[in-house]
Amino acid sequence: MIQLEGVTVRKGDTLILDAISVTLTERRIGIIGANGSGKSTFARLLNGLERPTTGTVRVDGQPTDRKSPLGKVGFVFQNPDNQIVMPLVDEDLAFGLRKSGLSKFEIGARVRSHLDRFGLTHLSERRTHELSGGEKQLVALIGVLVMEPAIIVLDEPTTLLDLRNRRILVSFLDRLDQTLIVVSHDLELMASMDRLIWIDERRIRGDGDAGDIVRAYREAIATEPC
Ligand SMILES: Nc1ncnc2c1ncn2[C@@H]1O[C@H](COP(=O)(O)OP(=O)(O)OP(=O)(O)O)[C@@H](O)[C@H]1O
Repeated sequence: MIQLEGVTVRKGDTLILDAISVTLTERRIGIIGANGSGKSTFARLLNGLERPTTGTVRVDGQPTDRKSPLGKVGFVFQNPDNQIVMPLVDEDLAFGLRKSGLSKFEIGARVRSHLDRFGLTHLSERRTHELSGGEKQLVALIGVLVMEPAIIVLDEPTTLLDLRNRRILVSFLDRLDQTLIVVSHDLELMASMDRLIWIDERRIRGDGDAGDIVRAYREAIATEPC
């Protein structure tokens, strides 16, 4: 469970999130909203990448200003190039586990089992810089999965993908057991979530059934002056 209480984020004189209080317990939660509304900042609060200026963020009861909850929450960046650091796919997937206490053999086995599970074994010896955008996005996601976090936050996971790779990624997400928190402008994906939160101008404007929130969001955009 993730709880935000009275969370405000301010950078200098700019207020980025204003008095956000919300408890997240559903398995698949979407976050929508206009460009610059504060979605990525909200997502980054959930694993401690961003600290609240005021208020608290707790993961399973523990504030994210302590070290331990961070391992519980994996974060998949919008741009996989920000996440992929090693020249070969299998080396990259092993990279995050090097301080896990697992042996080299155990790390290799874990990486292979995650690649097998998602039918991506053929990528294991590929050079990461030669992968397509979609392949990179999947490798970045597997790089988080091998760490076995209980919660995964994905920031715009389908933005760089063509329709086929989008379908692959969505079916990939469907097969995950973890709690997922997905920031996206992809309203079809968002409508399939268990709960949807709409962030507008730094505050939560809508929160509830995904279909209802997508409809309200579409209506608001259709009637706003350009
Ligand atoms: N370090 C910073 N200093 C000043 N303003 C910032 C800083 N970081 C973010 N912002 C501003 O805060 C606002 C919210 O940013 P955020 O990235 O959370 O938006 P977003 O909803 O994810 O947008 P998008 O859909 O475009 O990715 C934006 O106006 C952004 O310019």
